[in-house]
Amino acid sequence: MLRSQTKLMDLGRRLCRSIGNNNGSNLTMVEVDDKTGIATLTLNKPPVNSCNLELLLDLNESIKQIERNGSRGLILTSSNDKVFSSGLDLNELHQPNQDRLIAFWRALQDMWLSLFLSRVPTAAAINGHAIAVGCVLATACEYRVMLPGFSIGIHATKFGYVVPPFILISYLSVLPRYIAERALLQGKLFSIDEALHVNLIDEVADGKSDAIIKCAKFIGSFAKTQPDARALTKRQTRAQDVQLLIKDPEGQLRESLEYINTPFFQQGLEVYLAKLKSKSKE
Ligand SMILES: CCCCCCC/C=C/C(=O)SCCNC(=O)CCNC(=O)[C@H](O)C(C)(C)COP(=O)(O)OP(=O)(O)OC[C@H]1O[C@@H](n2cnc3c(N)ncnc32)[C@H](O)[C@@H]1OP(=O)(O)O
Repeated sequence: MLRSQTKLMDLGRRLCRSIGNNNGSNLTMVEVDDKTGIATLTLNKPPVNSCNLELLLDLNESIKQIERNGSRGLILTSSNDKVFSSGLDLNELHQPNQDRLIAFWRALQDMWLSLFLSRVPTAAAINGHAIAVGCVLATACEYRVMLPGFSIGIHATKFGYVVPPFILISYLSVLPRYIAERALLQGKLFSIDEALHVNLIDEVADGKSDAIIKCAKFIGSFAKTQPDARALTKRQTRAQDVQLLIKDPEGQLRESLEYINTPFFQQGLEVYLAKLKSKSKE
C-alpha cells in the first residue's frame, strides 16, 4: 500500500476531541481531529435534520465556534445514515407565529452567510439525501463528497415555491447558469451520477468515513496557503453573491415573509405537508 494511502487511513481512525458548541444542545455536534485540526460538524436533529429555528441557531453558533477555536477546516455531515438534511422544517412555514417566523428566517439568512463566507476551508460529506435547503447547506461549502443511492437538489417549484435569491445564488455558485436554471425550473433532484456529471458534487465516496477522508484531503490541499490571505480571497471571490443579503437583510427578510404569508403559499404547503405525512405512514 502506498504511504499516502496509509496516512489517509490513519486519518480516518484518529481520535477526535468533542468541543460541543457552548449552548448544551445536541442538535449539532463538533469534534476536532487533534492531529489535523479539522473540525467535523455533524447535523443531529432526528428524524431527518429538518432545519427549524433551533437547528439553524445551533448550526450558526457551531460554525462560528469552529472559526474561533482556530480549526483548520470544517467538514459538514449528518448523524443520520440516510438523510444529510431534508431542508427547511416545513412546520416553521405553515401557519406561522409571526415573531417566530421572523426569527427563523433571520437565522436562516445568518447561518447561510456564516457558512458561505466561512474563513476556514469547508467541505460537505453528504451521507444521505440533501433536499432543498439540505442541498443549499452542501453548496455553501467549497467541496462536496457524496455517497451513492441518495438524491440532491432543490425541487421547490414542484410544490409551488419560488426560491429566494440567496438560494438561487447558492446553486449558481456551483452550477453553470443554464444547468441551474433548468434544474430549478424542473424541480430536479439529481441522482449521484447526474450530480457528478454536472459537478454539483466533486467526488463519490463508498461510505461516510471515506467521504470524511476525501473532504479532509481537500482541506489539506490548502496547507501551504496563508490562512488570512486564503480567507480574504474567498470573501472577495464570493462578495458579489452575498451583496444583496449583506446590504439589505431586512428587505430580503420582508420579501420572503410576505410570500410565505400568502394564501397561495399556505394552501400549497398544506397539501404538501399532508402528502409527506401520509407517505411516512405508508
Ligand atoms: C420565500 C419562500 C420560501 C419558500 C421556501 C423555498 C425553498 C424551500 C426550501 C426547503 O428546504 S423546503 C423543505 C423541502 N424538503 C422536502 O420537501 C423534504 C421532504 N422530505 C422527504 O422527502 C423525506 O422525508 C426524506 C428527506 C427523503 C426522508 O425520507 P424518510 O422516508 O427517511 O423519512 P420520512 O418518513 O419521509 O420523514 C420522517 C418524518 O419527518 C417529517 N419530515 C420530513 N421532511 C420534513 C421537512 N422538510 N419538514 C418537516 N417535516 C419533515 C415527515 O413528515 C415524517 O414525519 P412523521 O410523519 O413521522 O411525523
